[in-house]
Amino acid sequence: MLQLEQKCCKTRQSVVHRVEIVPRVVRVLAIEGATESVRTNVKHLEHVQVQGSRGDVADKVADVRDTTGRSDSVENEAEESFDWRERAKLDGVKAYMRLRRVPQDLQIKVIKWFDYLWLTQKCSEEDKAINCLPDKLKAEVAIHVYLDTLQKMSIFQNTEAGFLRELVLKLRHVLYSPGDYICRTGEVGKEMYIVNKGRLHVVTDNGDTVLATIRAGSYFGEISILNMGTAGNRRTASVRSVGYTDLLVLNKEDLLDVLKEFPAARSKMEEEAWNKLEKSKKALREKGTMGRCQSTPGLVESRGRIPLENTCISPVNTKSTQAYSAGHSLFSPSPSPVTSRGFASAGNNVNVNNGARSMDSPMSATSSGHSSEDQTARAPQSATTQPSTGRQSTHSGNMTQLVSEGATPLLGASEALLAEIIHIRERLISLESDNATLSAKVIKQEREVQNRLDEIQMHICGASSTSSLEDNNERNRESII
Ligand SMILES: Nc1ncnc2c1ncn2[C@@H]1O[C@@H]2COP(=O)(O)O[C@H]2[C@H]1O
Repeated sequence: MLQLEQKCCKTRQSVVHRVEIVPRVVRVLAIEGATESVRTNVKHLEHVQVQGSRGDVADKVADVRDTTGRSDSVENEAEESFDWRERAKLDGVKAYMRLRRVPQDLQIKVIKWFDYLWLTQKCSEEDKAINCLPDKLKAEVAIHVYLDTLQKMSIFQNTEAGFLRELVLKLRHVLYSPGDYICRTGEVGKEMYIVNKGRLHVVTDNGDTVLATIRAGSYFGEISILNMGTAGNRRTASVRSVGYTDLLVLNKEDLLDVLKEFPAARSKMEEEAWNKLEKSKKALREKGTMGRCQSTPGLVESRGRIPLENTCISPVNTKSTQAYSAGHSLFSPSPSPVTSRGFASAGNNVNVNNGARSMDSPMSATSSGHSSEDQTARAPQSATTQPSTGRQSTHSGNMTQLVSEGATPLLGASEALLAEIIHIRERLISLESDNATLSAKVIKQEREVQNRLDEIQMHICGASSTSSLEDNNERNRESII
């Protein structure tokens, strides 16, 4: 035993040999029994083994369990081992952050994230831990871990037996920190999320207005994947994590594959998506967020707008307009909402995905080029406040031709023109959005009508084939007679 202790101590100094020695020592201890101090040394050795895969620990656990049946203490050891490995990972990350001079607040955020992992006994790479298993075993483990969550979700109630099992296999696990944006308005939707733990807010562009709260057992991010918003495959809102959230992620392709096989689940999801869009619209209206909100391309608030034909164009001083246009390209893409908001509004947001996704924002080049605040800033007095006497506007395509009768502008000509153009552009976008909403509804109704027609046709075919059968029988009978 003494020899064994010495061996352990030596090994402690020479980590190089630990890999071969630890399992042996554990085995020997398990078989022979050991003093407390030897056990402590062994524990330490296990903890030092920071880079070992989970499988190593599992092996040891299995070994000990096989020979002694003392699973409790082994489980404790496995837990401690887990702690040590995570702590060692944190040490590595800390060293890296110091070396790379990562800002202090970001360092704190990372450390807090590790704290959260410890508290909840989560592994920073949970999914990777079971990647080494063959598919069938992996499926069994995943089902054990996630099925419960999925079964509690209303959307998945009464779904066919195979549906959840297929879904479970495609899920990935991610953790978000407080204040992280999981998705941003206008990004192309590539994933759907199921909330395992935690709470999230659906927010408008600037993050100030909370449109809805998403809780554990719900899901989000499906609207863009199902192309149901007026912005097609773009996110209709931003979603921000309130505290730490534990999400299950499903890729677009995987979701669509599964839904193809289970159309009933798709219909349910579409129905819920409509409800969400309606709810957000209502919330926007109630919160008095006027005008088109950049954050919700799928949600157009038309109340309080002036009709296109009522928009007025102030007289133009051609020179000043040209000068202005040269300096500020009105129709050139404004900065993407994601990029412009960037990480500034996200505060301590460190999610790498968020940064990477920012490029996708559609609004940068098209519809909501300017947020409502931008517009206020650029056009201190909107065109609606201007008198419309003596002026007319004619529209040709997207361009506005100005037919001015020389009325005195209240604003400087260029400012007024700018305000006008922004306003008209906004109105056009709004019309486009309305149009898209209606188109989506029409498509949905068309599909329903088509389904119904198919049913009726089937029914008629069935009936006619029965009646023709009867006719035949009748004729046969007659011929026999
Ligand atoms: N009112 C709402 N309630 C709950 N979730 C919403 C609401 N509005 C939008 N969402 C979710 O926020 C998601 C943002 O990305 P998607 O548009 O892909 O899908 C959206 C919905 O899943």
